[in-house]
This record gives sequence, C-alpha cells and structure tokens, in this order.
Amino acid sequence: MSLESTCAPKAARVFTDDERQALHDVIAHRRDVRNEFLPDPVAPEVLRRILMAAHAAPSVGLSQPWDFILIRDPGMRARVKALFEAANAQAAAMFPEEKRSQYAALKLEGIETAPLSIAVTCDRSRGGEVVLGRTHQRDMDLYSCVCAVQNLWLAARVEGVGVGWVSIVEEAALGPLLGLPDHVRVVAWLCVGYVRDLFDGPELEARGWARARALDAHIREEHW
Ligand SMILES: Cc1cc2c(cc1C)N(C[C@H](O)[C@H](O)[C@H](O)COP(=O)(O)O)c1[nH]c(=O)[nH]c(=O)c1N2
Repeated sequence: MSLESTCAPKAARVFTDDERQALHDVIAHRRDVRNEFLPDPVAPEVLRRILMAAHAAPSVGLSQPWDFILIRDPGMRARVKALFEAANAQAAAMFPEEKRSQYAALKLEGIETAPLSIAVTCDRSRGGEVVLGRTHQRDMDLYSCVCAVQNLWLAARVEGVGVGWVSIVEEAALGPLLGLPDHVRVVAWLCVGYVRDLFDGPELEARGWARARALDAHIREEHW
C-alpha cells in the first residue's frame, strides 16, 4: 500500500438520527457528581473504556501529554480530602458574608465517598522542546488534557459512572503528595464511581447558588 493511499481520507461515517440524538442526550445528562457515589468498585473493563475515550481526545501536535493516575488508596484520598478542607475554608472566607453560609452548606467533593479518584496529569515535557501547535501558545498541552477530561466525563456517563471534578485543592500541594516531578502538573482531580441518582440539571442551580445562562446569551456575530 502506498503512503498516499494510507494517508488519503476515506468517506466520513454518517451517523443516524438516533445516534446523533444519543450523543446530545449524553452531553445533556452529564453531571458533576459530589454526593451520589455508590461504594462499588468500577469494573476493570468499564474503566478501560472510559480511559480509552479520554486517551482518544485531541491533543496539540498529537503529543498526548496526559497520564491517568488511579488512586484507590484510602490513605491518599484522606490526605487529599484534608487539602480540600483547608482550601475550602479559605474559599468560604473569600465570598461575601451573605453567601458564606450558603457556600458552607454546599457539598463540593466526593473524594472519600467515591471508590476511585483519577488524577489527570500533564507532562509538560511530552513531545520535546518544540511541539507542533504549542510553540506560540504554551498552555495548549494543559488544554489538551482538559479535552481528555471531557471525553472521560462523557464516556463515564454512558457507563452509569459519575465523575466529580475537585479543584478546591492547592495544586502546588498535590504534585508533591503524589510524588510527581516538577514538570508534571495535576490538571484535574476526578472522583469516580457508579451512581444511581443524578440531578436533572446542574446541582449548583438546583441549590440556588448559580444560574445557567441560555446559549443565545453567549453567541455574538460580529463583522469587521
Ligand atoms: C474545571 C472545573 C473545575 C470544577 C468543576 C468543573 C470544572 C469544569 N466543578 C463542577 C462544576 O461546578 C459543574 O460542572 C457546574 O456547576 C455545572 O454542573 P454540571 O457539571 O452540569 O452538573 C466543581 N464542582 C465542585 O463541586 N467542586 C469543584 O471543585 C469543582 N471544580
């Protein structure tokens, strides 16, 4: 087979109406999970499919800068929970006084209740000094890892597995705790586990903390 025929694009797969709708349903029914985790371990083949989806994400220059650290150890999760408690107390004090008690009542993590945490890390040296697409926008490797998180989140949803992103943790403390070298950043701490019940829409909205805006408020068509 010649190189040309290997490289030539093939007819793009066309999806059925049902398949298209299924994708939109998954997107609409993805939730950030804090409180609803069941203790059952995530089946290995399910976890593998979820991580395969994450690993299929787009990445700058095809550098695939992510790694997925699987953390089941209760001791490590307790240490991260302690980091959360410290950061959360600091965060609570920063909100205006009238919001503080409402903030304190929110449950914002499932670090110890979810049976699994996944630290999505970014190896900032992956791909070497010069990476296609990263030379003028250095943070594109971090953004690539966020793309992987989103794929993971959606793939988990179709498996009945919930994901909760916890960023109320001092990132500078997480790397050393996990024994990571300086060039590896922790992009996301994800709590992962099966769920039975989920909110219909964002929990922060259901609890009156924030309101989601309609798409039209975000679209601007401009002409120059
Ligand atoms: C980068 C990033 C970081 C965080 C989050 C999300 C993202 C994208 N979210 C979840 C966030 O609050 C949630 O996505 C929105 O409220 C919308 O709700 P649904 O995800 O649609 O359920 C989140 N939630 C939480 O309870 N504690 C947290 O520390 C964080 N951190």
